Amino acid sequence: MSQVLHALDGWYMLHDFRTIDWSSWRARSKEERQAALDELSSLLAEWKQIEDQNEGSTALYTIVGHKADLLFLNLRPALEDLGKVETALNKTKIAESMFSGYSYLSVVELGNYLPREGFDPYQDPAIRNRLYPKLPQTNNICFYPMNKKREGNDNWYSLPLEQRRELMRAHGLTGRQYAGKVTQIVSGSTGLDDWEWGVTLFSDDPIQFKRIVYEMRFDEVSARYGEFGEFLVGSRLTSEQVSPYFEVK
Ligand code: VOV
Repeated sequence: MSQVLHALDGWYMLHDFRTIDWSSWRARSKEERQAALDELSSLLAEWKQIEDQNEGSTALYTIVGHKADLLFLNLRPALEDLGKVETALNKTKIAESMFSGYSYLSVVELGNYLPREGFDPYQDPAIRNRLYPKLPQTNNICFYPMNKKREGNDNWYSLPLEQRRELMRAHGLTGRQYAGKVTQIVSGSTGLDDWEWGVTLFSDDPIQFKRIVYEMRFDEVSARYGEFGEFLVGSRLTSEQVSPYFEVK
């Protein structure tokens, strides 16, 4: 039996982190700033329309700490669509007062650890909702990339499928304890970006990010096989909050 189990792949996902050049923004005239904000607001409205037509999803977040100021989180059916979204943002007037800080490209994925014969998971509405999700409207977001280790005796990819399945089952049980507190979008990025997965967590209470990540460190799959990149955490910025956020004296 093959040890390779391909995940179910959904929408492409781009975490597009930006840093604002506040001195350049402040140096622009009031009229120019207003025109830039109006243009951004039209772009966000356009993206909202795409979301309403179930052809993608977009949300904007402010990020706390030096790593970035904003996160434009975009999901689209094709890689080219994501490229267009990124270019459209780059061409806006407001982008002239932003630096591109960090980005992460991945595909929403669902592990297919228990495939059922004669059942096409891509036709299952519950599975489709998770592969092509509308971004949750929670207040807070936490993003980090991760790998499964490939070192000496701790090589995830050398483990028999049965053992990987069991370790993921235990992971799922820990995750389920956070039902109603944290939701996750796990996106695969092997061959697409520098790590193997992007983990995006959503919650109305950021302390839940600390709790779930800490608790999962005790699960063998994380304790023994998990390797983690940088964490970026922030809060949702609704379209009404965009103008006040950019206000300068
Ligand atoms: C918020 C809770 C939560 C829940 C309920 C949950 C459940 C599940 C299930 C049931 C499954 C397997 C099938 C599938 O659905 O994909 C997964 C899969 C996965 N997870 Fe998870 N996970 C959560 C949360 C959750 C967190 C917080 C992390 C980061 C781990 C940590 O230590 O920081 C994570 C990672 C992953 C990854 C990288 C994968 C894919 C691994 C692979 O080898 O395929 N995940 N996950």
